[in-house]
Amino acid sequence: MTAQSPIATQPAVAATNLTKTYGTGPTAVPALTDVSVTFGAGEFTAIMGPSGSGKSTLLHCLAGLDTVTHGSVRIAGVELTALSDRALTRLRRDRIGFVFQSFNLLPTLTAEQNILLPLELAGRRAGPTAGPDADWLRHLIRVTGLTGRLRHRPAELSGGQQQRVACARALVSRPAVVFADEPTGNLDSRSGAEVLGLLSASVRELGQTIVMVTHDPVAAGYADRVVLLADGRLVDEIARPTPDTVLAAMQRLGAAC
Ligand SMILES: Nc1ncnc2c1ncn2[C@@H]1O[C@H](COP(=O)(O)OP(=O)(O)OP(=O)(O)O)[C@@H](O)[C@H]1O
Repeated sequence: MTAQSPIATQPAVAATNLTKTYGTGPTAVPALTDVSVTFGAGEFTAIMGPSGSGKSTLLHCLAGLDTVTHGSVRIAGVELTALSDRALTRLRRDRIGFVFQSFNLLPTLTAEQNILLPLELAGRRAGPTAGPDADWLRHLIRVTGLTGRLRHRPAELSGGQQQRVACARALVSRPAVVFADEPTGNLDSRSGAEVLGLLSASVRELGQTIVMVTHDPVAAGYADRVVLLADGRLVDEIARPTPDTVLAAMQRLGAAC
């Protein structure tokens, strides 16, 4: 199995002068102000900041789930703000993976069917024993530690296992980027560590690009880099973060961790 090339010719994700204001007139809420940031291919980045600082808004704007008021967002060189709704939907389906706090698995499908859903929706075929992507799928299932759980439905899996299924589903189409919004927010610390280990393995072993919102300095310690928001602005960056350096930076921002 070959991972994607670590040699990046362009960032996987780039936001330039991104501004997002909710509402208009006297009730307008400035959620993001003039944010410029890039996320390199094969890099694991955590977005942190106090409550209300704009983390989810930034993630949603980067992922094309919300419109921007001003500025530009590019995914693998494609300008999102110039796309029609249909083209944006296709780009989200083909180039972006999502992991949410609440797993969002389909309860009637098995783990394997949930994992394969993005390929089914895109009309592609894959399987553990046949098909052009069989090697990739086998590799992914091994990395996610889900061998032996593939025929189980979500209700028959632990929270950590369900989130690992959600991670495999996000990774299966080899997207340009996986956006994760508080992926460990509903997990105990052991299951959270398993999911974070999986996300960082997907970066090291599969060359995946990941952008993750988290409140947790321990979770951020798995990333290659942390970007910090305060009041809708990018205020700091930490390279090779540890839980201690992240906690200290959050305390400098006056955040309650
Ligand atoms: N749909 C909306 N309409 C109006 N204001 C909104 C909307 N969504 C978010 N906001 C406001 O935008 C700002 C940024 O919110 P956002 O949810 O992005 O912050 P956050 O850092 O993710 O917060 P938290 O850590 O509490 O989840 C806040 O002031 C919030 O109240």
